Amino acid sequence: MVLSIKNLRIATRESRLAVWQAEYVKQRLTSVFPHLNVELVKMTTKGDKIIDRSLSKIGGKGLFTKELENSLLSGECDLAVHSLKDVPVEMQDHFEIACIMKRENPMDAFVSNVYKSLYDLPAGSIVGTSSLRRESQIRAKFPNLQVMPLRGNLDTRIRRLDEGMYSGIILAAAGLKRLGMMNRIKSFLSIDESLPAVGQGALAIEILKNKYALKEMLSYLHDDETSMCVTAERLVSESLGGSCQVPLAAHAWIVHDTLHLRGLVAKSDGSKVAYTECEGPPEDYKVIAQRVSMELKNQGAQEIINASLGINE
Ligand SMILES: NCc1[nH]cc(CCC(=O)O)c1CC(=O)O
Repeated sequence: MVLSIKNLRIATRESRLAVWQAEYVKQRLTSVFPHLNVELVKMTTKGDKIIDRSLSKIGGKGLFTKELENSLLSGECDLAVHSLKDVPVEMQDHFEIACIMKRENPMDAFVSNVYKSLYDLPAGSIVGTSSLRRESQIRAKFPNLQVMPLRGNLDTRIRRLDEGMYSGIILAAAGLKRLGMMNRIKSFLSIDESLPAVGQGALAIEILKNKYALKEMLSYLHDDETSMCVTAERLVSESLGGSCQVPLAAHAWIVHDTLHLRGLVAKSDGSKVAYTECEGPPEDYKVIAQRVSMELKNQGAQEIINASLGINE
């Protein structure tokens, strides 16, 4: 059945990172299925067009995914490659995530031309990030620093740093690694300093439902451990109504056959933090996610989220 598929069109955003990721999927697919003819179809999303506001202020779901999904619906493309972090936890009925690939480094990274880490920054220094999650965690740990908005794709953000507007900026290590810019990283933020975003570092391949042959083909690129971890993270987000408008973080990892899941909800000024960690056998990832969600709710996470949604309206 799989061999009956001869041509595939991959929907991707146009940014250098997105194209790298789509090319990577193409390369992985053609190494397993050498007869395949794979073509990239590049498109711009709403999230790429609006770069003068933070994602939390633009609002709406699927800012980086909707146009790609439309190309699946119209039949123009067969699969869409996304950073899982950009895929809303609640998906429309027509679509499914057919495959989650092995995760790249999930941490946040500190990038600066002068300083080694957030600890080295003099009081009042300006740190660039537009993510409420990063902002609230930095404010909680480093109340003397100023956090200022920084939007745009990876290259744009690095350029803004080089123009001298920020003492340092925070970016996902995975994106920098993929684009060969690891040398720009001065240090990694530990999960105590900045708990990563739900799904950070993982790639997801989205297709229309009921495409059995295509799904079977993509199963060769699927990574079970990553899938259990990121699914646990996404369940926490779903249970708390997470989105770009909410300073929520959840991160899971597996060591010695134990899945650890940590969740955090913070006020964007860093003042109040609900925070917990649970662990168990990896196959119990759903139960572990439920326990983390419950505990966060017990610590008042829902109130913090509702308040932050109110502020951003
Ligand atoms: N927010 C945009 C975005 N979406 C995915 C990544 C990085 C790659 C990944 O997490 O897989 C980034 C850049 C960043 O947050 O610095």
